[in-house]
Amino acid sequence: MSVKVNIRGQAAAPGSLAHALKDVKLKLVTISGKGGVGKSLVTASIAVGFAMRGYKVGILDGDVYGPTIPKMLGVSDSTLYVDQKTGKIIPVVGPLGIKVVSIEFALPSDDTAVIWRAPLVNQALRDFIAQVEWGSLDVLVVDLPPGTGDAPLTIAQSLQGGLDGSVIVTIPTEISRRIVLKSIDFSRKLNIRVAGVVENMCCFKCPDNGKVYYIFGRDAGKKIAEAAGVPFLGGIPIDPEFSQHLDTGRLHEFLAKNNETAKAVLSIVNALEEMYKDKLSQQPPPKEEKPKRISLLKLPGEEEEGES
Ligand SMILES: Nc1ncnc2c1ncn2[C@@H]1O[C@H](COP(=O)(O)OP(=O)(O)OP(=O)(O)O)[C@@H](O)[C@H]1O
Repeated sequence: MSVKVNIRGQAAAPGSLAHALKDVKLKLVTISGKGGVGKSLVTASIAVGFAMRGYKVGILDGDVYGPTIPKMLGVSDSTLYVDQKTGKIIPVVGPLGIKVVSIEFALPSDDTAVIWRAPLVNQALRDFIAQVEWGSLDVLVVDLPPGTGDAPLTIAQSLQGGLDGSVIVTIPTEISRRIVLKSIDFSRKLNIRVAGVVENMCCFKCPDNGKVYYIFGRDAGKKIAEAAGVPFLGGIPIDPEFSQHLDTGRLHEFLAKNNETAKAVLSIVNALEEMYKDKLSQQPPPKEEKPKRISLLKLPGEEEEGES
């Protein structure tokens, strides 16, 4: 039997994190030096953008302290199931067939805070990645917790050698400059290729007069990317309609609209598709069997379901 080998030359042993992702062609991670800049929005948008092009896509919401991706995709009431045969976690299937795994699915309510010390978070993240049955995917987008501290480091290190690129999300303020450089440095130290910088909230087009305002400053993200020698993937305007769609779990409906914000988002996906076209065109592995499933929140025997 052949064993997959990762970039560093080590065999991807069964049960290891690298092994869990062996049938995923392109693994991207989104990073932001600080919270609230739109990292989850960019993660979910990249996933939806690839799915709109017909790719098989998964999202790992690794932002354990603030999981928002299920809400953006309208699947926050879903439950994770475990395959009875393999004991593996089966991802929730969201719009456009996107497979989603998030800590939010394991929390009793929307308002429950995750108050875990670092070692528990680290272990939970490792388990999530290693125990999920992703099956064969074209693209997996991993949303890291904000910052460059312990939790993002754990995921990134766990997947070291397996990640194909990092998308660094920022807003165009001068203050963000050092933070973006830190994120680039973080990515490089972990041997993750920097796919590029996304400048969220780049501008605002006034609906009354059509004038574009650069609220936080102009082109800061682009200049930082140029100075650091990494690609600039594009800017996303502040758009209240975008925000409303995110809040109501209709990101995929928003990106299907042919408006300027949707086009700006999808041009970022275009850039990534072009950058990784060789990986994306690799032959898929043979089709997998559909698993028999049981709720992750129930004990074995309490609830059983047939094939979904
Ligand atoms: N370009 C935009 N237009 C409209 N609303 C936006 C835009 N970018 C972000 N938002 C809104 O800002 C909020 C924060 O976005 P998001 O959750 O993606 O940030 P984040 O960087 O992932 O935060 P954290 O890292 O702290 O979890 C969301 O409610 C989102 O709707």
